[in-house]
Amino acid sequence: MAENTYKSNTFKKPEKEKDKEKKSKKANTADKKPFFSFLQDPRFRLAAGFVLIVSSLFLFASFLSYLFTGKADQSVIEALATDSILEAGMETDNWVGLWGAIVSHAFIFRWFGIAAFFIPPIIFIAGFRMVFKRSIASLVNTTIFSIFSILWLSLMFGYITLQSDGVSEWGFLGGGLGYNLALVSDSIFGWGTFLVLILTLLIFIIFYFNVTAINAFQPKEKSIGNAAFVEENDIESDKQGDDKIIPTYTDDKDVWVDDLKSEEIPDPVLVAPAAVSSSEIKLEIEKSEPAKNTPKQEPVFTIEEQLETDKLAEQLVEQQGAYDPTLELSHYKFPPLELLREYEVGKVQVTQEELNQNKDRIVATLVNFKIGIQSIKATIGPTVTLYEIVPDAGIKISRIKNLEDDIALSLSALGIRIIAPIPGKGTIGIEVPNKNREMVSIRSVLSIERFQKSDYELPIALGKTISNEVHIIDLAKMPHLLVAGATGQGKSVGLNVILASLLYKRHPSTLKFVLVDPKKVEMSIFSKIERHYLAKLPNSEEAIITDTRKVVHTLNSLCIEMENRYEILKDAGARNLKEYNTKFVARKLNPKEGHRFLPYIVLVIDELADLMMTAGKEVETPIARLAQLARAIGIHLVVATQRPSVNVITGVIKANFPARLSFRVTSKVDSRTILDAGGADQLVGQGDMLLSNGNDVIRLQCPFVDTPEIDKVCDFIGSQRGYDSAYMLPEYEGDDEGGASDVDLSERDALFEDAAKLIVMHQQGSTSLIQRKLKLGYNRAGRLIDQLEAAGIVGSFEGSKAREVLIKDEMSLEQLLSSLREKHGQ
Ligand SMILES: Nc1ncnc2c1ncn2[C@@H]1O[C@H](COP(=O)(O)OP(=O)(O)OP(=O)(O)O)[C@@H](O)[C@H]1O
Repeated sequence: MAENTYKSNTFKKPEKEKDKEKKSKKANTADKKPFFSFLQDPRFRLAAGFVLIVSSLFLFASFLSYLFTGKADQSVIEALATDSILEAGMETDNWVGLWGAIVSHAFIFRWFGIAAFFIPPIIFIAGFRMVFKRSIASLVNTTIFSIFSILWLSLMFGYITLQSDGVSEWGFLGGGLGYNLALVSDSIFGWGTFLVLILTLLIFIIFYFNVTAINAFQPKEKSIGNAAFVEENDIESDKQGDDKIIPTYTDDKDVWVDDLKSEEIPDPVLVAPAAVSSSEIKLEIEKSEPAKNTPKQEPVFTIEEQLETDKLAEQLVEQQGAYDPTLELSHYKFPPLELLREYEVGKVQVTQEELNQNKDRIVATLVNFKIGIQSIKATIGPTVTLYEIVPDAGIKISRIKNLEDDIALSLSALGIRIIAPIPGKGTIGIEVPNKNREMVSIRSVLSIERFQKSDYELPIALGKTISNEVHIIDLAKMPHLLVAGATGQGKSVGLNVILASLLYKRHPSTLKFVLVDPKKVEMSIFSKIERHYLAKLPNSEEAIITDTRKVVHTLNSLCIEMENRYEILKDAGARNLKEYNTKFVARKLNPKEGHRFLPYIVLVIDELADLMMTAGKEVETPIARLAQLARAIGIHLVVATQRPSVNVITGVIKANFPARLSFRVTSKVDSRTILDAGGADQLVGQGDMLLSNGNDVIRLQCPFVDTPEIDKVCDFIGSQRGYDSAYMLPEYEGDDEGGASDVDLSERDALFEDAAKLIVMHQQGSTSLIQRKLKLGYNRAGRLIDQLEAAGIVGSFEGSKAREVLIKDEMSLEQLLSSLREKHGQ
């Protein structure tokens, strides 16, 4: 079975060979492991690192000292064989004693000459890396550079010394090695040694600095010597380009996979195209073939980065830490809870007497209808008390349900709701409103630990349940919320609670709101946080959208944003926003390829009914599209309406909003429209609400938050440093503006003049007026109004308002009509 499953088209090695390989691999690892395992010991690495750092400093000091004390110490060292160490030590002038004198004598005089100064940096870099796990320069590049410099400089100084007739006063510059090399070279090449020196230097520059062409005579293009720097500048300018979108990238700490290369160029001497560790250098060599085909400007880089992205990202995260989206507003402070009011009368005020009275009345009513009960239990909630009863065996539940009105009558209370049976319990619940209800303050729900520590993506403390527990929902999982409620029942307060909850939990970099407020005044308070939390259309002044036309544009723009986001998520191989952002934070996605940290977008529409009346399908279609598709890419909708009728909450909208919240509505039909169940008509108002999430319906008391409290929170946020502007949504080119200008007035409707007279007579530019008076269908009336606009009789579309009539009297109209007739030859 297993064999079949793994069959593939790839070449299969014979079993024997595989076995052999396995065995030899095993043997290798078995051999190596115990011997080298101490190298992995972090304590060993730390200690070794310190040894290397100190040694490098020691070497450097001794070399430096040699320049001044070398000559004096030479005799001491030569006499070492005869003198005692103590004596020699006393006579040594080297700053780091006899040992310094010996070492510097060996390195400089005997071996490498002045070029020995290249050795301490290599040791220092290696030590620093082991101790601090950070690289200040590429070890491999520095080593290659140093070895070449040592050999080259030794030979050069050695040859100069040789030419200046033997070991001169400056003979130590080339060292013993340099002198001997020069001897050999002189015997082979003669004075041609200078040419050899120049040639080797050129070859080294070409390979080391990755020079591919000399274009010194084309001043506009990049010059070879600066290849690495130019690349760096490019990266810099790219960075600035990106900054326009997400300015956070300007931060010094903010380094990406590409930038690593520029980071790795610490000083002009060690300019290197890339590499952090020796393993990457190997890769560069292996991949040198395909690199030939890549464009000049980014030769080896691209290929290496494709193969190594993950590895480099890991290294980057190790070195720089994960990407922090909050960095640009790192000083941002969340609003304190103290800004919210604490209500004194917060405690439940249901007396024992009230409880007993209600219990007796319920029992009496049920007994009157011959329904016996085994037990009754009360749970006191903030707004209602739940009486749970266990009826005698054999009692039909529907009988109790039918008694709703009778129980309400006997308790002389409104808003009795019977839940039969309570889901998950074998009981029947009767909710009776409390005489004195508890004021649930927003402060009391936001301050609980469960909310403060909640790890939900978009946590909202929606209200208190009947058992006084704070009900926290995750909007990201809902994934959209439809809110309904008759006027004055607490919808606006509810929306403010939703917004405040999110403001208290999410940093401005991770969340943006699109606020649609056709009522024009409800949400204006949030304009203060525009540069922190709001998103808007480019070229629009107000971030809070009040105009119907703009709503249509914004919704369509959100659809474009949704499509864009899907594209980049696909590109990143992420299935949802959370996954994508996790990858981005781990620096696995390159901003230069269009990746950026994506904040959640919450679209809040305060009054859908108004929009549906004025723009109908134009808003319904994008809302339905967003509701259907936007959940994965972090766009969530909260749509509220006063009128939960079927022409507002259409089937399409309803089908895509599984989570629905209903404040009190006026009729059972409305309740059914919004919740697919009755009950919302029996609520008691003032934030009493039902939350339906699929099958379950929970009764909640919405917390109360007053406008001054929201004002204070917005003031607090608004007074802090924000982004340069609101979050920009993609541009949407609406086709509505072109509507009138596309109209061909030579093909005017037969009723054009009648319609024009009608409009001017009534001074009211409305399509429905034409529809009614001329008994036309909507489409023809719409075409007529477009023609009237093109003729300059009525103004442009203004959302819910009627169009302005530009011709004020019939005389002017007659003139205009006759000129039209003349112009178009009719
Ligand atoms: N959660 C609540 N707790 C206590 N009182 C509340 C609560 N919510 C609302 N109220 C009371 O109800 C009043 C009306 O609330 P709100 O303005 O939210 O109604 P609305 O449904 O938005 O009305 P409209 O649709 O006309 O704007 C508030 O001024 C407040 O006194």
